[in-house]
Amino acid sequence: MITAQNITFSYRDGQRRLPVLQGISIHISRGEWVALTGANGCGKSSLVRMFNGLSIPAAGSLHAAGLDLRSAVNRTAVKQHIQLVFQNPESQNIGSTPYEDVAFGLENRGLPPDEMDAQIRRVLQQVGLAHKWADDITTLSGGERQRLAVACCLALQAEMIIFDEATSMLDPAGRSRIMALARELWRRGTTILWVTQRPEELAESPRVAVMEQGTLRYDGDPRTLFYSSGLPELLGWEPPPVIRIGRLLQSRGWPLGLLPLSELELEAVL
Ligand SMILES: Nc1ncnc2c1ncn2[C@@H]1O[C@H](COP(=O)(O)OP(=O)(O)OP(=O)(O)O)[C@@H](O)[C@H]1O
Repeated sequence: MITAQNITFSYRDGQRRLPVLQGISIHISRGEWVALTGANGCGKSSLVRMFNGLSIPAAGSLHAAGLDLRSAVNRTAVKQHIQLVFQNPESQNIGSTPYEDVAFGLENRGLPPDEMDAQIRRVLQQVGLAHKWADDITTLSGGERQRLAVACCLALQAEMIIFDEATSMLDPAGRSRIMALARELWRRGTTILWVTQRPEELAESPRVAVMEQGTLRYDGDPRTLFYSSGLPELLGWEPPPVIRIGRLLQSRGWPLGLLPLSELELEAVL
């Protein structure tokens, strides 16, 4: 789905170049769930914006959904396949009602009006916003706006959705709801790139990529990350409680068949 090889990227400030990404290589296959993490300002958003054509690597090669993103035409085309849900819900809704917002993305698809109408209603239903279809968009809560952004991705039948800290401004209930929607889409085959700062979300992901100052520091499974990479200590993370207990048991020489990542796994080893 994504193949990035040795990509670099800088912002410009007048004559000054601000290097942000240095030699990042990553491959994400179709159908994967990958969590991407790293400290504020390490370059996560700069990287994922490239994946749906919003910016261009200064060097290296980048293919997404089979398209070479060095081409401007492909950077436009890739948005039909890969969608981004941003951190700030207010920055991504463009219609004045939820119905209009979803319709906007479908406008260039050339669908007959009744088919388009059915599709809009279906995706609003799917994210639990059918009853708010005609509401003034500014009256929606942050969580509802994020669900609306997911509805837009669903309408476009995106093959991959990148959630760029999409739940960081939501309350726990809103966060769970977006996570549940993302998991459901993943189960049905959508590739998910889940950008997060929350260690418990890393523990629940099959694969975790960790960035540090514009480089990819770790790319692998969460068990190795939390129990033997030494990175959480190095980066000053507070591991989730289950992992703290698992590490304590490990350090006391408990014979753990499985290093637990979840409450269920912890229960199984005790
Ligand atoms: N448009 C811009 N112009 C100049 N510098 C920028 C721009 N956008 C981001 N930066 C800088 O690039 C670096 C990487 O930013 P980026 O937003 O990619 O990091 P991030 O890991 O997503 O951070 P966060 O977790 O805070 O969202 C930061 O130092 C940031 O200040």
